[in-house]
Amino acid sequence: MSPDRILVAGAGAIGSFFGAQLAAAGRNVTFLVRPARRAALASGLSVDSAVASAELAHPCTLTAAELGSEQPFGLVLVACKAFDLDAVAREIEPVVRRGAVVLPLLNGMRQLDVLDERFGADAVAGGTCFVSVRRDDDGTIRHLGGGARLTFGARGPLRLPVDDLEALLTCPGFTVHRSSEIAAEMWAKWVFIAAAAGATGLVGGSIGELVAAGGSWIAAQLVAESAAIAAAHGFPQPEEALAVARKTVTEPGSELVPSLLQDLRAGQRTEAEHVLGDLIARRPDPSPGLLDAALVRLRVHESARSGG
Ligand SMILES: NC(=O)C1=CN([C@@H]2O[C@H](COP(=O)(O)OP(=O)(O)OC[C@H]3O[C@@H](n4cnc5c(N)ncnc54)[C@H](OP(=O)(O)O)[C@@H]3O)[C@@H](O)[C@H]2O)C=CC1
Ligand SMILES: CC(C)(CO)C(=O)C(=O)O
Repeated sequence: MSPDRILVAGAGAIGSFFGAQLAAAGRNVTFLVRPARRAALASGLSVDSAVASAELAHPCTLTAAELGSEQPFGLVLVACKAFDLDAVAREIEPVVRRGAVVLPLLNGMRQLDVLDERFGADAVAGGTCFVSVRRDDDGTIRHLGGGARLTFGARGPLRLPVDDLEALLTCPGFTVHRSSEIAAEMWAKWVFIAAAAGATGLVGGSIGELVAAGGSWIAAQLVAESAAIAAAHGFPQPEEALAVARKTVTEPGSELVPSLLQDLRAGQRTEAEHVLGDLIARRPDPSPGLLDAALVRLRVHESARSGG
């Protein structure tokens, strides 16, 4: 294995942002792409950020068909949407079979089940990220503000030493946090994103628009519903963390547009089932609440997209 080679599976907003930061810092980064993305990246990859702009003139890309004959990788950063995860997991299988560790950056938790089942838990690290990015129509990766943080950790025995993983990921473009409680970190992010994406998806506006229209209570109630599910799974949210989540999703004037709302506004498929549906499915109490209302709203969108 070459522990210093990184494969970034998915060159969308998140994969491009983190991949470009790592490449700009001198890491050996390759993007796993489909043919249309490869063609678009042939003219370069540009990250526009107030704090971490990056330009790659010639990003290295591979398609799935080319992966099998490649030199080994040490790490695969998985940065696709949840509904593409099965396909991506199939594509990276040759790389993982040759020794790479997989670090998924998706929101939610189900990605761990999918990847553990295919590769074994010792091949899969836990991970989550806080950064607001989108890919513009011209391919530019736009950092929409705030910082950029990647949190990772081993959930048990991991085939690559966590020190090596930390060394590989540490670079100037974002903060890396190595956590010994990665499952708790992932649940905390899930609580936050379910509330932020659920509230903004339900009303179709940014956090600032929701608050201005009198909807703070919706976001606050979604934090409470999501936190109750996390607690039922052994991850009670500390009061300070809940206060931060509530403040963020009820901030007057906030321009926060969660990626799920970006997709909704663009008429794209959303991660509703992964971010909200899977959370609801884990709720011990079957009584519906605002999480369910948000999911229904998003299912109507999905149904309209696919022609009813
Ligand atoms: N955007 C954000 O600010 C944040 C997003 N997240 C989470 O990160 C994850 C990724 O989101 P985001 O980056 O926004 O999503 P994007 O839609 O921007 O990017 C997903 C990428 O995955 C690629 N992809 C899908 N299937 C394959 C495949 N089989 N082979 C190769 N590439 C593939 C897509 O390729 P193609 O270009 O060909 O369509 C696309 O470029 C989600 O779970 C999201 O919730 C977390 C924090 C913040
Ligand atoms: C809210 C945010 C930007 C935090 O990282 C996020 O996770 C998303 O938009 O999906």
